[in-house]
Amino acid sequence: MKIIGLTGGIGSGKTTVAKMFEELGVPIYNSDLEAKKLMHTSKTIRKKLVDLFGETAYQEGKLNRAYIAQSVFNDPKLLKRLNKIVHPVVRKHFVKWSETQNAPYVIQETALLFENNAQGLYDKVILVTAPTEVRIKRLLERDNATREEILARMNNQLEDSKKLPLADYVIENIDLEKTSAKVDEIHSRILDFS
Ligand SMILES: CC(C)(COP(=O)(O)OP(=O)(O)OC[C@H]1O[C@@H](n2cnc3c(N)ncnc32)[C@H](O)[C@@H]1O)[C@@H](O)C(=O)NCCC(=O)NCCS
Ligand SMILES: Nc1ncnc2c1ncn2[C@@H]1O[C@H](COP(=O)(O)OP(=O)(O)OP(=O)(O)O)[C@@H](O)[C@H]1O
Repeated sequence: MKIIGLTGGIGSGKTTVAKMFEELGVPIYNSDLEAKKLMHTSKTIRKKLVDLFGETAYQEGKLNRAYIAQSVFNDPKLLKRLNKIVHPVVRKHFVKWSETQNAPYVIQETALLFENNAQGLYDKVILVTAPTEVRIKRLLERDNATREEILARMNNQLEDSKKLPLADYVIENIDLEKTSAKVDEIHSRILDFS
């Protein structure tokens, strides 16, 4: 079974593209979602997060996402420490999950792939792109976030110009029909290569 990475900056449309692959029968691992589940369920992560952020890291037993986001996205050192706690656990969880899947290939959707220099862990990497202003507009519409909050996250991610040369397949996600056609094409190419 092949392991494919699907990445792209915030608001590029990773989840939208992942859903298109899912409709083609491809098992998808959504790292953002699974990371948050693990931050909720793993006692080890909980303890480390409370050590790092204090008791406010959890509120009524639930991960205090707003507080953690506000703390880390303007503090690269703190973000690095958070990443160091969460990413290895997510990686292990993904590997275990992939071993239970029965398909020609699976996709790990993750915002931080080239940032973590993780391209070597995948057979192929798909990069989703869209112009920065388009991404900001989408996020302003989707989330209850300010432009500054969005830019703070973007500033902790690599620019597309750095990621483009590292990707095997690129999907410029502007027109959804074109994106869907590109997904079909990449799906065939992944099934074909050995
Ligand atoms: C700070 C947290 C609690 C905020 O949660 P929230 O629900 O607001 O955002 P969510 O996790 O859904 O992420 C949305 C987007 O933000 C960006 N983002 C998230 N984490 C990071 C990060 N560590 N570095 C840069 N960008 C990030 C990505 O583009 C991601 O797709 C959460 O993002 C987090 O715990 N991040 C650190 C762990 C991590 O890297 N998770 C993502 C993949 S493993
Ligand atoms: N081609 C498109 N045309 C119009 N809207 C789109 C397009 N692609 C995605 N969107 C919308 O833009 C928003 C962001 O898309 P999506 O959630 O797929 O991005 P993402 O890269 O997964 O974001 P994040 O990094 O925050 O997880 C969503 O509301 C989605 O419906």
